[in-house]
Amino acid sequence: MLRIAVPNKGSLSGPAGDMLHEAGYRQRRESKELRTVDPVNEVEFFYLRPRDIAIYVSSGQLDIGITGRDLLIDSGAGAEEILPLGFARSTFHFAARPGTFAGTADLKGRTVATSYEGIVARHLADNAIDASVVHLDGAVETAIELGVAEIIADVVETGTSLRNAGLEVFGEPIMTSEAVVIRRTGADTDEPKVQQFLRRLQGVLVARTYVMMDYDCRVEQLEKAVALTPGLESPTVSPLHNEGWVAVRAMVPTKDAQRIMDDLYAIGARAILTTAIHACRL
Ligand SMILES: Nc1ncnc2c1ncn2[C@@H]1O[C@H](COP(=O)(O)OP(=O)(O)OP(=O)(O)O)[C@@H](O)[C@H]1O
Ligand SMILES: O=P(O)(O)OC[C@H]1O[C@H](OP(=O)(O)OP(=O)(O)O)[C@H](O)[C@@H]1O
Ligand SMILES: [Mg+2]
Repeated sequence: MLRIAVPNKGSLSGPAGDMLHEAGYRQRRESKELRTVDPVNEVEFFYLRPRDIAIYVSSGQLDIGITGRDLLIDSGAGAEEILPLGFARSTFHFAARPGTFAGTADLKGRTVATSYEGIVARHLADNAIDASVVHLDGAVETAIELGVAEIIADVVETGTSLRNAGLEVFGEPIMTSEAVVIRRTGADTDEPKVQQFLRRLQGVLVARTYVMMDYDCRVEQLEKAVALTPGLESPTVSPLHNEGWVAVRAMVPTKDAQRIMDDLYAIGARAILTTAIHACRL
């Protein structure tokens, strides 16, 4: 049975559960459940604190985990990213009162408050900067007003939390993060049950980012049309009953679908339809 660690709380928990559900796995019924077995798919899910997941996976007791890239790096645990999942996207930044600091070099001799001590300490060491780091569990934006630090280093998504605290990012972003699937460093990812799990999640990612597009076009326009809709491998082209016309079917990125429909219409394609993809194996 494959043993998988899933975040039990926070920003990662809901979207991770949704993705696993979409991939056909049984998920826990209530938020207090700490583990659940999916007997049909032969998988056991352990609901753990997001910060602890890399540690469990690196110990080898759990085969796979879902966590944030930033949490994985911060933990320093012996686990590696094997599939990015595209949700819980964020950027890790230094921030302070506007106009007080300009770049990483200004950190010298200062105090930085953060929940991600590992990332900050490594960044300071890489840049040979001597600064103190204070660990806080969360709500680090308040640390400056309350005099615990002059600088914070934190996850930024919309920037609302910083704005509300009267703070601004400065310097280059320290790292970008998103939810990722992790595995113990050096463990065999070719194992069939691991591969099957990854294929299921990849299927969800594709279904979320592509739509199926169908249209009819004149044979003379076919080359131009398939250049607009090359598909993942190659589009399906079928003859129509009306001579001189063909039907084309190809997957297109959802974000480009409206522009592609306009471009196809402009070269004479008609009956252009898009339909959602619910699941797939590429
Ligand atoms: N506002 C946000 N938008 C997107 N991702 C976020 C946000 N806040 C945290 N994350 C991401 O979520 C992960 C942290 O999850 P974690 O559950 O530890 O923190 P949290 O979502 O801030 O919850 P908590 O309330 O327990 O602090 C990290 O990978 C981080 O990059
Ligand atoms: O840029 P934003 O969209 O505002 O998102 C970033 C904020 O979200 C997270 O905080 P959370 O609400 O999880 O509280 P925490 O600081 O206690 O972790 C993170 O720590 C930032 O504070
Ligand atoms: Mg948080």
